Amino acid sequence: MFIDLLIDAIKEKDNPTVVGLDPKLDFIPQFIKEKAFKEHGVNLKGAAQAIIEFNKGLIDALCDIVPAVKPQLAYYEMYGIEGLMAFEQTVKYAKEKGMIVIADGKRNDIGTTAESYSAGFLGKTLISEDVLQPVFDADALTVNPYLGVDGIKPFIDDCKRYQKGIFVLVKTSNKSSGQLQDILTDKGKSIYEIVAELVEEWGKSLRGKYGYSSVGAVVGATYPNQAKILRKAMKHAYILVPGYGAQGGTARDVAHSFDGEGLGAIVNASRSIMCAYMSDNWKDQYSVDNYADASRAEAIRMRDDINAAIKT
Ligand SMILES: O=C(O)c1cc(=O)[nH]c(=O)n1[C@@H]1O[C@H](COP(=O)(O)O)[C@@H](O)[C@H]1O
Repeated sequence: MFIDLLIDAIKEKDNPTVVGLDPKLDFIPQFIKEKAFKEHGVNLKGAAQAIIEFNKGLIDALCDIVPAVKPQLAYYEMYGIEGLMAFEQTVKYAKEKGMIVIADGKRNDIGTTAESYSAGFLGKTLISEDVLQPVFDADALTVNPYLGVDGIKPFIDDCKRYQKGIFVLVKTSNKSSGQLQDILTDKGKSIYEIVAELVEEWGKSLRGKYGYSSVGAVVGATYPNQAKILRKAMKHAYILVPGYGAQGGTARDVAHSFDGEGLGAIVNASRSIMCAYMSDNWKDQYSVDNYADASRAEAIRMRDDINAAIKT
């Protein structure tokens, strides 16, 4: 079951974090881009090759200490087919290195279209009566709840069939998330609280050995007060917490999403890890050639920072 594998990996590495692989070209060291452009041209293919090199360097440097990666689809789709091939190779490489892959696509649509999204990212695509083909084959996917249960059920069915997971957007980290998510309904609860109740219900049949479900939730680090409410409201949902680091979320903020045992949440950081080699914290210690070592140092700092906050 996905959630048990995720929790086992977090426990084994004593690290409740996930590294976001959102490889904007600006973040990629010049020497990687120059090599890729020389070999493949200054075009989409060259860009995608640079992304693959960059990601592989990060994965090699992180795979023994970080349990999971979260590639966000937008940063691959913007390079078209070549970018999607880079996404596919990134997923494959991370899995080969023993990491859990959470594809961040925030997908959803009407049921029949959600089935197709689910087949591509989590399940298998039907080619002929007896041929079912896995496609991107991530371990989990972020999904959007705003179409209701018929848009979520296809993902849940594939979670059951193929041991996968989903993280449902509940309270997002961005500035305007309250514009819709904080609206008070006539039940006296906000929309994010209603979504939290649905997440609990949707995840009932996918609970594993730790009591958590493979249907998880996304709650931004930038909303610690709401995180307190949501941790109580979704006792069985594992919480993916983006917004630590570059968006200003701190270890104290994310601590609210954890339970008393130090479980219940996994905290994402993308830019602060990928761009560690350019940051004030690390740029004097690591040259651009050692970008991956700087990312490793920042990943260790983040792990220790969060562990200190949740274990006190
Ligand atoms: O689903 C997400 O991962 C997500 C939800 C959310 O509420 N806020 C949020 O920032 N994210 C993603 O988390 C990552 C945050 O990146 P950094 O701000 O660079 O650490 C990006 O990939 C975002 O798309």
